Amino acid sequence: MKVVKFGGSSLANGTQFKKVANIVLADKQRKVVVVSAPGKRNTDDIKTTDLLITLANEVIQGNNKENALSQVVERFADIVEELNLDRGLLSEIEGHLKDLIASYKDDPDRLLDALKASGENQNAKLMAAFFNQLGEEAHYVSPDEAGIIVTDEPGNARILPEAYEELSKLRDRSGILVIPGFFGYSKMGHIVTFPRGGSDITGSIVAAGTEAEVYENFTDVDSIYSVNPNLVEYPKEMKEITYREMRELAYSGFSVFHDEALQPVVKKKIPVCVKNTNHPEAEGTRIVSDRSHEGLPVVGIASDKGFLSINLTKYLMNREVGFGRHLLEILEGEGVSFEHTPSGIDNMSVILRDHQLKNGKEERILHRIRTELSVEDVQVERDLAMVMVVGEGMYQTVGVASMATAALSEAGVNIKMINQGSSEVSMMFGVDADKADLAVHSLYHAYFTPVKQ
Ligand SMILES: Nc1ncnc2c1ncn2[C@@H]1O[C@H](COP(=O)(O)OP(=O)(O)O)[C@@H](O)[C@H]1O
Ligand SMILES: N[C@@H](CC(=O)OP(=O)(O)O)C(=O)O
Repeated sequence: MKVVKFGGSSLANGTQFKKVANIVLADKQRKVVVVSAPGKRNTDDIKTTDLLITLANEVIQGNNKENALSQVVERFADIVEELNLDRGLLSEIEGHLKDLIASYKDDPDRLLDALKASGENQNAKLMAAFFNQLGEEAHYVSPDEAGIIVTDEPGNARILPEAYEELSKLRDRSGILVIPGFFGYSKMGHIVTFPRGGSDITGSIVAAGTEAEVYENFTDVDSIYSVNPNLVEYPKEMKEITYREMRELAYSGFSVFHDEALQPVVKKKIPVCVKNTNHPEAEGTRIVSDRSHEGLPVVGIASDKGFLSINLTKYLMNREVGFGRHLLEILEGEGVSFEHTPSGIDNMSVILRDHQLKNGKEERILHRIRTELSVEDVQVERDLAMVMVVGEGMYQTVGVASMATAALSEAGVNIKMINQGSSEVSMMFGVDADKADLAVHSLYHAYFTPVKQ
């Protein structure tokens, strides 16, 4: 049995729905289908999830919501009309959105989550209806019915361990099961969404719960490439990578697969296959627990912006027991997580995602660092990017790091920090954000010879 997830680009309009149906029906093993909300139909289009966020904000701010509401309904109408589905489905969608607004209008967090989730929820109903129209037995299964029980953190749900037992029962059901991605239900019965891009997470949870033979993740590219295809022409395709490599690359900017979507499948060693809805014959990329390390030591180069570094200096810091703990406790007190902590004998840096330091948090953290840690100096370095060189084979190969530093220096990219060694599969370089693309280019060309396809 296979679990198949289709991303927003695969379900952007009726034509895409037909491709999805063909793919599912071409293989009887494709039993559980997880869907995203309709994505962009062209580069200037807006994803349905973003239209729903606008709708929620209009309601929260007390503005007229009619335009935002009709834009959402319009996206579904486009699909219903092209597929000639029952138009009654559209009134149901509009009624459902209005009910959510009425129920949650005084609770902004819940309203936002419930509206965001409705993009996937309604799309799953349309997908099931389309299979039925084609004469196939298919059922819409809500995350509630499937057993996707999650923590109660709006926009940041995490699966609860007890969900998996309930999910295993899906195997015994007849027909194709269409489950909306991106959200679950808390124990209190609230709709709670995963982070953005979270339908990948639903697919992985369902694959793990049903012990699927494979989790197929259909998107709009033939494979995962060694570098973001929007940055480099003719990037190298990856045929097979490990969970660990993918986790590092997804975390560092390979948006093709959500970094949090690996954990459920890793435990059960279920392979993930990333494939193209628009070109299903292409082999795709397999993400697996082990692979042969023959060939290039580096498999991919990724980068992500939006970081800052808090740099502290204090003479004899290395002798001060509990210094690091105290620093991290200050961050914890403000609910701030950290990404890396490069350190020396008299200095320590903490690298954070900068969006976390809003609403006075930065000032409070710096104040506490100055007063409670008695540091000689504390500086905030902004607009940083983390560039990641990833590959399981790197640590058995001499000269991988020197190739990177030589390439960056030749390109004129100043390395602000290096973190090598704490992970066995990656090497991290901190650079100015405006040099990130240049850094990725130079590293890619150092490790790979671009092939014109
Ligand atoms: N290394 C990479 N390999 C392939 N695609 C990548 C990579 N890095 C970023 N991407 C982007 O990820 C996109 C697919 O992810 P996403 O837009 O979330 O798809 P979906 O709509 O299927 O969820 C690709 O179109 C591509 O632009
Ligand atoms: N629709 C949600 C969840 C998702 O995973 O979407 P996509 O499969 O289009 O990345 C979002 O935009 O965040």
